[in-house]
Amino acid sequence: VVSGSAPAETAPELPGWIHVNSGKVRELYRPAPDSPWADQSVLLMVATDRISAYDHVLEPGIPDKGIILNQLSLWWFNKLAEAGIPNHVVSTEVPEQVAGRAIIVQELDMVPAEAIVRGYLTGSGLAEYRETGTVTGIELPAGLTDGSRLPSPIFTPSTKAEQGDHDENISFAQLQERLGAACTLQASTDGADLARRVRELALNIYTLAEETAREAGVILADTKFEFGLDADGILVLADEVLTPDSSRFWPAEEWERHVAQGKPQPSFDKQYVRNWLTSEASGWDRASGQVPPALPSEVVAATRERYLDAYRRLTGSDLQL
Ligand SMILES: Nc1ncnc(-c2cnn(Cc3cccc(F)c3)c2)c1Cl
Repeated sequence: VVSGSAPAETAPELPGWIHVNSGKVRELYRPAPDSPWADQSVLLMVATDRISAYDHVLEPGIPDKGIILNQLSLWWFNKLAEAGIPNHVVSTEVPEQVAGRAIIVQELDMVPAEAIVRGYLTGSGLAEYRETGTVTGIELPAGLTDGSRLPSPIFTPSTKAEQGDHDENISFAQLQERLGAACTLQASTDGADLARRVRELALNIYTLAEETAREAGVILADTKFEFGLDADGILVLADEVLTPDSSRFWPAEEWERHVAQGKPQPSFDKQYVRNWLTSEASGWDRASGQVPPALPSEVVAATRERYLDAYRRLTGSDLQL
Protein backbone atom coordinates (compact mmCIF):
# COMPACT_ATOMS: atom_id res chain seq x y z
CA VAL A 1 0.00 0.00 0.00
CA VAL A 2 1.44 3.39 -0.91
CA SER A 3 1.52 6.12 1.71
CA GLY A 4 -1.68 8.15 1.85
CA SER A 5 -3.53 6.01 -0.64
CA ALA A 6 -6.16 4.86 1.86
CA PRO A 7 -9.57 4.86 0.16
CA ALA A 8 -11.59 8.00 0.92
CA GLU A 9 -13.85 6.25 3.43
CA THR A 10 -11.00 5.58 5.85
CA ALA A 11 -9.09 8.80 6.39
CA PRO A 12 -5.96 8.19 8.51
CA GLU A 13 -6.36 8.83 12.27
CA LEU A 14 -4.00 11.65 13.20
CA PRO A 15 -3.08 12.36 16.85
CA GLY A 16 -4.39 15.78 17.89
CA TRP A 17 -6.67 16.13 14.86
CA ILE A 18 -10.29 15.21 14.11
CA HIS A 19 -11.31 14.33 10.52
CA VAL A 20 -13.98 16.69 9.15
CA ASN A 21 -14.14 16.21 5.39
CA SER A 22 -12.86 14.13 2.49
CA GLY A 23 -12.26 15.49 -0.98
CA LYS A 24 -11.54 13.17 -3.94
CA VAL A 25 -7.83 13.30 -3.27
CA ARG A 26 -7.56 15.30 -0.03
CA GLU A 27 -8.58 15.11 3.66
CA LEU A 28 -9.45 17.94 6.04
CA TYR A 29 -9.11 17.91 9.85
CA ARG A 30 -9.79 20.27 12.76
CA PRO A 31 -7.80 20.42 16.00
CA ALA A 32 -8.77 17.96 18.78
CA PRO A 33 -9.91 19.64 22.06
CA ASP A 34 -6.63 18.64 23.80
CA SER A 35 -4.44 19.85 20.92
CA PRO A 36 -2.18 22.94 21.30
CA TRP A 37 -4.11 24.27 18.30
CA ALA A 38 -7.49 23.78 20.01
CA ASP A 39 -8.17 27.47 20.67
CA GLN A 40 -6.88 28.66 17.27
CA SER A 41 -9.05 28.70 14.14
CA VAL A 42 -6.88 26.44 12.03
CA LEU A 43 -7.40 23.35 9.88
CA LEU A 44 -5.07 20.56 8.72
CA MET A 45 -5.24 20.07 4.96
CA VAL A 46 -3.81 16.69 3.84
CA ALA A 47 -2.88 15.72 0.26
CA THR A 48 -3.14 11.98 -0.45
CA ASP A 49 -1.55 9.82 -3.16
CA ARG A 50 -5.01 9.32 -4.68
CA ILE A 51 -5.49 10.29 -8.32
CA SER A 52 -8.80 10.91 -10.03
CA ALA A 53 -9.67 10.80 -13.72
CA TYR A 54 -13.01 10.75 -15.55
CA ASP A 55 -14.75 11.46 -12.19
CA HIS A 56 -13.41 8.25 -10.62
CA VAL A 57 -10.82 7.91 -7.88
CA LEU A 58 -8.43 5.37 -9.37
CA GLU A 59 -6.51 2.51 -7.73
CA PRO A 60 -3.73 2.30 -6.79
CA GLY A 61 -2.58 5.69 -5.60
CA ILE A 62 0.52 7.25 -7.15
CA PRO A 63 3.44 6.94 -4.68
CA ASP A 64 4.52 10.37 -3.36
CA LYS A 65 1.86 12.27 -5.37
CA GLY A 66 0.59 13.88 -2.12
CA ILE A 67 4.09 15.04 -1.12
CA ILE A 68 5.04 16.29 -4.61
CA LEU A 69 1.83 18.30 -5.11
CA ASN A 70 1.81 19.66 -1.56
CA GLN A 71 5.43 20.81 -1.89
CA LEU A 72 4.63 22.42 -5.26
CA SER A 73 1.66 24.25 -3.71
CA LEU A 74 3.90 25.50 -0.85
CA TRP A 75 6.49 26.66 -3.39
CA TRP A 76 3.83 28.73 -5.19
CA PHE A 77 2.42 30.12 -1.91
CA ASN A 78 5.91 31.35 -0.99
CA LYS A 79 6.61 32.80 -4.46
CA LEU A 80 3.26 34.61 -4.51
CA ALA A 81 3.75 35.86 -0.92
CA GLU A 82 6.97 37.54 -2.15
CA ALA A 83 4.72 39.38 -4.62
CA GLY A 84 2.46 40.47 -1.75
CA ILE A 85 -0.31 37.87 -2.13
CA PRO A 86 -1.55 36.83 1.37
CA ASN A 87 -2.20 33.09 1.89
CA HIS A 88 -3.70 30.80 4.52
CA VAL A 89 -0.51 28.86 5.39
CA VAL A 90 0.16 28.82 9.15
CA SER A 91 2.61 25.95 9.65
CA THR A 92 4.18 22.90 8.02
CA GLU A 93 4.84 21.23 11.42
CA VAL A 94 2.39 18.36 10.84
CA PRO A 95 1.95 14.82 12.27
CA GLU A 96 4.69 12.47 11.01
CA GLN A 97 2.10 10.15 9.35
CA VAL A 98 1.47 13.00 6.84
CA ALA A 99 4.96 14.55 6.85
CA GLY A 100 5.53 16.69 3.75
CA ARG A 101 2.01 16.27 2.42
CA ALA A 102 -0.05 18.40 4.85
CA ILE A 103 -0.31 22.05 5.86
CA ILE A 104 -1.85 23.73 8.92
CA VAL A 105 -3.92 26.57 7.49
CA GLN A 106 -5.83 29.57 8.90
CA GLU A 107 -9.57 28.85 8.91
CA LEU A 108 -11.21 31.44 6.64
CA ASP A 109 -14.70 32.47 5.58
CA MET A 110 -14.46 30.69 2.20
CA VAL A 111 -15.83 32.46 -0.88
CA PRO A 112 -18.53 30.04 -2.16
CA ALA A 113 -17.30 29.83 -5.77
CA GLU A 114 -14.33 28.49 -7.75
CA ALA A 115 -12.18 31.36 -9.04
CA ILE A 116 -11.07 29.97 -12.42
CA VAL A 117 -8.73 31.85 -14.75
CA ARG A 118 -8.06 30.73 -18.32
CA GLY A 119 -5.21 31.93 -20.51
CA TYR A 120 -5.79 29.23 -23.11
CA LEU A 121 -9.01 27.73 -24.48
CA THR A 122 -9.79 24.06 -23.70
CA GLY A 123 -12.09 21.80 -21.66
CA SER A 124 -15.45 23.24 -20.58
CA GLY A 125 -14.41 26.72 -21.79
CA LEU A 126 -13.82 25.42 -25.33
CA ALA A 127 -17.15 23.53 -25.26
CA GLU A 128 -19.04 26.69 -24.22
CA TYR A 129 -17.17 28.76 -26.83
CA ARG A 130 -18.07 26.29 -29.59
CA GLU A 131 -21.74 26.58 -28.54
CA THR A 132 -22.02 30.32 -27.97
CA GLY A 133 -18.80 32.11 -29.00
CA THR A 134 -18.48 33.17 -25.36
CA VAL A 135 -17.26 31.70 -22.04
CA THR A 136 -19.33 32.64 -18.95
CA GLY A 137 -20.67 35.55 -21.00
CA ILE A 138 -17.24 36.83 -22.08
CA GLU A 139 -17.03 37.41 -25.87
CA LEU A 140 -14.02 35.79 -27.57
CA PRO A 141 -12.65 36.28 -31.11
CA ALA A 142 -13.82 33.84 -33.81
CA GLY A 143 -11.67 30.98 -35.09
CA LEU A 144 -10.20 29.78 -31.79
CA THR A 145 -9.48 26.05 -31.40
CA ASP A 146 -8.41 23.58 -28.70
CA GLY A 147 -5.35 25.04 -26.99
CA SER A 148 -5.58 28.52 -28.57
CA ARG A 149 -3.97 31.21 -26.42
CA LEU A 150 -6.55 33.87 -25.50
CA PRO A 151 -5.89 37.55 -26.29
CA SER A 152 -5.72 38.07 -22.50
CA PRO A 153 -6.57 35.81 -19.54
CA ILE A 154 -10.27 35.59 -18.62
CA PHE A 155 -11.95 35.05 -15.24
CA THR A 156 -14.59 32.31 -15.62
CA PRO A 157 -16.06 31.48 -12.19
CA SER A 158 -17.94 28.29 -11.40
CA THR A 159 -20.08 26.96 -8.58
CA LYS A 160 -18.53 24.66 -5.97
CA ALA A 161 -20.59 21.57 -6.71
CA GLU A 162 -21.41 19.04 -3.99
CA GLN A 163 -19.37 15.82 -4.10
CA GLY A 164 -20.09 13.91 -7.27
CA ASP A 165 -21.70 16.82 -9.13
CA HIS A 166 -19.89 18.88 -11.73
CA ASP A 167 -19.00 22.52 -11.10
CA GLU A 168 -21.15 24.77 -13.29
CA ASN A 169 -19.66 27.78 -15.08
CA ILE A 170 -21.46 30.99 -14.07
CA SER A 171 -21.31 34.56 -15.40
CA PHE A 172 -19.64 37.36 -13.44
CA ALA A 173 -23.08 38.91 -12.79
CA GLN A 174 -24.31 35.58 -11.37
CA LEU A 175 -21.21 35.44 -9.16
CA GLN A 176 -21.97 38.94 -7.85
CA GLU A 177 -25.50 37.82 -6.97
CA ARG A 178 -24.29 34.64 -5.30
CA LEU A 179 -21.70 36.46 -3.21
CA GLY A 180 -24.29 39.09 -2.28
CA ALA A 181 -26.61 36.35 -1.07
CA ALA A 182 -23.87 34.30 0.65
CA CYS A 183 -24.81 35.10 4.23
CA THR A 184 -21.80 33.08 5.50
CA LEU A 185 -19.50 35.90 4.39
CA GLN A 186 -18.94 38.83 6.69
CA ALA A 187 -21.87 41.28 6.82
CA SER A 188 -19.61 44.23 5.96
CA THR A 189 -18.80 42.62 2.61
CA ASP A 190 -20.74 43.79 -0.44
CA GLY A 191 -21.09 40.76 -2.76
CA ALA A 192 -20.77 42.75 -5.99
CA ASP A 193 -17.59 44.40 -4.74
CA LEU A 194 -16.19 41.12 -3.39
CA ALA A 195 -16.70 39.51 -6.81
CA ARG A 196 -14.66 42.32 -8.38
CA ARG A 197 -11.90 41.87 -5.77
CA VAL A 198 -11.84 38.10 -6.37
CA ARG A 199 -11.65 38.59 -10.16
CA GLU A 200 -8.82 41.15 -9.92
CA LEU A 201 -6.76 39.05 -7.50
CA ALA A 202 -7.30 35.82 -9.47
CA LEU A 203 -6.26 37.48 -12.77
CA ASN A 204 -3.16 39.02 -11.12
CA ILE A 205 -2.08 35.70 -9.61
CA TYR A 206 -2.67 33.82 -12.88
CA THR A 207 -0.59 36.37 -14.83
CA LEU A 208 2.32 36.06 -12.36
CA ALA A 209 2.12 32.24 -12.37
CA GLU A 210 1.71 31.90 -16.16
CA GLU A 211 4.85 34.02 -16.71
CA THR A 212 6.82 31.96 -14.16
CA ALA A 213 5.67 28.69 -15.72
CA ARG A 214 6.37 29.82 -19.30
CA GLU A 215 9.94 30.79 -18.30
CA ALA A 216 10.26 27.18 -17.10
CA GLY A 217 8.98 25.82 -20.44
CA VAL A 218 5.54 24.99 -19.09
CA ILE A 219 2.20 26.41 -20.30
CA LEU A 220 -0.26 27.16 -17.47
CA ALA A 221 -3.43 26.84 -19.54
CA ASP A 222 -5.93 27.44 -16.73
CA THR A 223 -6.22 27.14 -12.96
CA LYS A 224 -8.75 27.09 -10.13
CA PHE A 225 -8.16 29.29 -7.07
CA GLU A 226 -10.11 29.31 -3.85
CA PHE A 227 -10.17 32.39 -1.63
CA GLY A 228 -11.43 33.14 1.85
CA LEU A 229 -11.93 36.24 3.99
CA ASP A 230 -10.01 36.54 7.25
CA ALA A 231 -11.33 38.25 10.40
CA ASP A 232 -10.24 41.65 9.04
CA GLY A 233 -12.08 41.14 5.73
CA ILE A 234 -8.81 40.59 3.84
CA LEU A 235 -9.07 38.33 0.77
CA VAL A 236 -6.64 35.43 1.34
CA LEU A 237 -5.46 32.78 -1.15
CA ALA A 238 -6.51 29.39 0.24
CA ASP A 239 -6.82 25.68 -0.64
CA GLU A 240 -4.05 24.27 -2.89
CA VAL A 241 -2.56 26.48 -5.62
CA LEU A 242 -1.20 25.87 -9.08
CA THR A 243 -0.81 22.10 -8.86
CA PRO A 244 -1.62 19.61 -11.65
CA ASP A 245 -4.79 18.80 -9.65
CA SER A 246 -6.02 22.41 -9.68
CA SER A 247 -4.59 23.46 -13.06
CA ARG A 248 -3.87 22.35 -16.60
CA PHE A 249 -0.15 22.34 -17.38
CA TRP A 250 1.19 21.57 -20.86
CA PRO A 251 4.82 21.10 -21.95
CA ALA A 252 5.49 24.28 -23.98
CA GLU A 253 7.39 22.38 -26.70
CA GLU A 254 4.30 20.23 -27.40
CA TRP A 255 1.73 23.03 -27.18
CA GLU A 256 2.78 24.79 -30.43
CA ARG A 257 2.69 21.54 -32.44
CA HIS A 258 -0.70 20.41 -31.11
CA VAL A 259 -2.41 23.76 -31.71
CA ALA A 260 -0.95 23.94 -35.22
CA GLN A 261 -2.28 20.44 -35.95
CA GLY A 262 -5.63 21.16 -34.26
CA LYS A 263 -4.92 18.24 -31.89
CA PRO A 264 -6.06 18.17 -28.24
CA GLN A 265 -3.36 19.16 -25.74
CA PRO A 266 -1.75 16.33 -23.74
CA SER A 267 -2.18 16.64 -19.98
CA PHE A 268 1.23 16.92 -18.29
CA ASP A 269 0.39 14.48 -15.55
CA LYS A 270 -2.70 12.47 -16.49
CA GLN A 271 -2.00 11.59 -20.13
CA TYR A 272 -0.53 8.14 -19.40
CA VAL A 273 -3.53 7.35 -17.18
CA ARG A 274 -6.06 8.59 -19.75
CA ASN A 275 -4.34 6.83 -22.65
CA TRP A 276 -4.33 3.52 -20.78
CA LEU A 277 -7.91 3.84 -19.45
CA THR A 278 -9.24 4.62 -22.93
CA SER A 279 -7.13 1.93 -24.64
CA GLU A 280 -8.31 -1.60 -25.54
CA ALA A 281 -5.75 -2.93 -23.06
CA SER A 282 -7.73 -1.69 -20.05
CA GLY A 283 -10.96 -3.35 -21.17
CA TRP A 284 -12.79 -0.44 -19.56
CA ASP A 285 -15.85 1.10 -21.17
CA ARG A 286 -16.01 4.66 -19.82
CA ALA A 287 -19.64 5.12 -20.94
CA SER A 288 -20.70 2.06 -18.92
CA GLY A 289 -20.32 3.91 -15.60
CA GLN A 290 -18.24 0.91 -14.44
CA VAL A 291 -15.45 1.48 -11.94
CA PRO A 292 -12.18 1.69 -13.91
CA PRO A 293 -9.71 -1.21 -13.55
CA ALA A 294 -6.56 -0.80 -11.43
CA LEU A 295 -3.70 0.98 -13.21
CA PRO A 296 -0.78 -1.22 -14.31
CA SER A 297 2.49 -0.60 -12.44
CA GLU A 298 4.22 0.94 -15.49
CA VAL A 299 1.42 3.57 -15.80
CA VAL A 300 1.74 4.30 -12.07
CA ALA A 301 5.53 4.65 -12.33
CA ALA A 302 5.34 6.86 -15.46
CA THR A 303 2.74 9.09 -13.81
CA ARG A 304 4.89 9.48 -10.68
CA GLU A 305 7.77 10.54 -12.96
CA ARG A 306 5.51 13.16 -14.60
CA TYR A 307 4.67 14.68 -11.21
CA LEU A 308 8.37 14.80 -10.29
CA ASP A 309 9.18 16.30 -13.72
CA ALA A 310 6.50 18.99 -13.28
CA TYR A 311 7.92 19.86 -9.84
CA ARG A 312 11.50 20.02 -11.17
CA ARG A 313 10.62 22.13 -14.23
CA LEU A 314 8.45 24.63 -12.34
CA THR A 315 10.59 25.07 -9.22
CA GLY A 316 14.02 24.42 -10.75
CA SER A 317 14.88 22.13 -7.85
CA ASP A 318 14.77 18.45 -6.97
CA LEU A 319 12.62 16.92 -4.24
CA GLN A 320 14.44 14.61 -1.82
CA LEU A 321 11.98 11.66 -1.57
N1 LIG B 1 -8.28 27.81 4.83
C1 LIG B 1 -9.56 27.26 4.86
N2 LIG B 1 -10.50 27.75 5.68
C2 LIG B 1 -11.73 27.21 5.70
N3 LIG B 1 -12.08 26.16 4.94
C3 LIG B 1 -11.19 25.61 4.09
C4 LIG B 1 -11.67 24.47 3.26
C5 LIG B 1 -12.83 23.75 3.55
N4 LIG B 1 -12.97 22.80 2.60
N5 LIG B 1 -11.95 22.95 1.71
C6 LIG B 1 -11.82 22.07 0.53
C7 LIG B 1 -11.37 20.70 1.02
C8 LIG B 1 -12.30 19.68 1.14
C9 LIG B 1 -11.85 18.43 1.58
C10 LIG B 1 -10.54 18.19 1.86
C11 LIG B 1 -9.65 19.24 1.75
F1 LIG B 1 -8.37 19.03 2.06
C12 LIG B 1 -10.05 20.51 1.32
C13 LIG B 1 -11.15 23.95 2.10
C14 LIG B 1 -9.88 26.15 4.02
CL1 LIG B 1 -8.67 25.51 2.96
